[in-house]
Amino acid sequence: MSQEIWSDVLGYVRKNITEVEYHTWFAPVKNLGVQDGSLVLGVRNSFAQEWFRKNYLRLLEDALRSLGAQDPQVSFQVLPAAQDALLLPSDPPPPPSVPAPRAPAPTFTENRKVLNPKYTFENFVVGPNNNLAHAAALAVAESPGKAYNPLFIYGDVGLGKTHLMHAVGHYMLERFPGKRVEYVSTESFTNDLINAIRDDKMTQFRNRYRSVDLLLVDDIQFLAGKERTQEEFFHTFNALYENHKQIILSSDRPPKDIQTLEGRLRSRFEWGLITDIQSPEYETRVAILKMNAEHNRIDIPQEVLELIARQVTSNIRELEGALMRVVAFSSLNNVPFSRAVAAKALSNVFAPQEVKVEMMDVLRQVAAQFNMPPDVIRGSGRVREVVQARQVAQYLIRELTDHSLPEIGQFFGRDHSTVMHAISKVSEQMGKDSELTAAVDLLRRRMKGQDDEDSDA
Ligand SMILES: Nc1ncnc2c1ncn2[C@@H]1O[C@H](COP(=O)(O)OP(=O)(O)OP(=O)(O)O)[C@@H](O)[C@H]1O
Repeated sequence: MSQEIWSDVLGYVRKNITEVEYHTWFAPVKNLGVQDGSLVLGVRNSFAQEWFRKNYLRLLEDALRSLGAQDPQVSFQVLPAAQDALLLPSDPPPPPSVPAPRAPAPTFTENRKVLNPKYTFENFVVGPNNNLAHAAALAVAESPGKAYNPLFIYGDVGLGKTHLMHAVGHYMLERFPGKRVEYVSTESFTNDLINAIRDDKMTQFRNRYRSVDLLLVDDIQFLAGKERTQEEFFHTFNALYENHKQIILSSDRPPKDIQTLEGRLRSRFEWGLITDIQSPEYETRVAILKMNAEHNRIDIPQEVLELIARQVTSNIRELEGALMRVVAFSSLNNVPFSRAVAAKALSNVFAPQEVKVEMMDVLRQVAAQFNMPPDVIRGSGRVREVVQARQVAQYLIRELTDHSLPEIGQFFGRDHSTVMHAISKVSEQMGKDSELTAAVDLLRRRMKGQDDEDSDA
């Protein structure tokens, strides 16, 4: 996840400096992760370290602030291999305006590179919103060119159309590594066509698109109004179709709603199966977040995922972005995950949510503060530290939630009189024991989402 923080920081930085500066200074920097709330960056030599401190510290802090860091911290480390006497960053800046050489058409072995490795069937959470599209994609993957051709998937932005298309590509390449899979956005198809016409390379263009086993075309609605591209795509389509090659198209709307699409193309798009993806339901959103967290090895409590899933309802890309924001916020401010922290991290982007504190929240926060597992606190251990943590948890639950004494007792597997005793014990110790008082105060602020700067008490 720290890699995601770093790429967001780089994105911010890049918008605020020149390309030459960026390539000179930022491209060689190594992200060393977030430690105790501080973003640690590896630089090549002490000169670079000084230069960063003098010239870019502010910018980096602003970048972290934009990700939710309240008190952004950046530190630099000179990377061991570079502790030579170099006084200047060793990568010369690239000439600013030399156009990149045009990539040659992908070869068989390059097939997989154009597919996003994350977009597989295994990583696709199936819910009522997408099960038909998923089943159709799977059927096509199993019998390409036979089940449904073309497969036309439509739905709003960020709902998984591209993911499903790539999943078919991965599936096919896994089973038949020699097959040719081509994934292209309608925009790139159009640009390729324009370049081919300009460079007099129509034969190569046609060979490239007409010799594939699986053609995936994203955002086909952009064919609207482009007559020459429609004409060329029509012939590509026919060539593939006649040879029983599979075609999958995605769009933000069904073929009948794509304006100025030639009738002969529209009818071809309707030959196979048209299926849609809707916005995911709450349970599917939670499952997607859970899978994402697991993939990134982030241990984040279920109730925090639930809060994020309630907040972002319609677009999965935004849902993933929200998770990332919460993770960045908590690591950059060095505070453990909680619903209050998540609500705060998201409050700049989404309408603020009233967060009702729940028993589990309190237990987890107390566990983090006292450095012991939640189950130990709820267990039957009689060690002094454990008993104290248990009493603090019961005290704070009583204060911060509407639960009754018997309910709290039940949560801890005890009766209400034990909870009463715990509450009076903590009240009595507060004021006498300054360490305990500070811990309870900090926990209380954290749970109410008021814990900003003072997080290391
Ligand atoms: N069912 C799902 N399970 C897991 N992740 C999903 C699911 N659906 C979408 N995603 C994730 O959501 C993000 C957006 O998905 P994708 O790019 O496929 O959307 P799209 O519908 O093609 O959007 P656009 O119209 O903007 O191209 C991706 O990171 C994708 O992995």
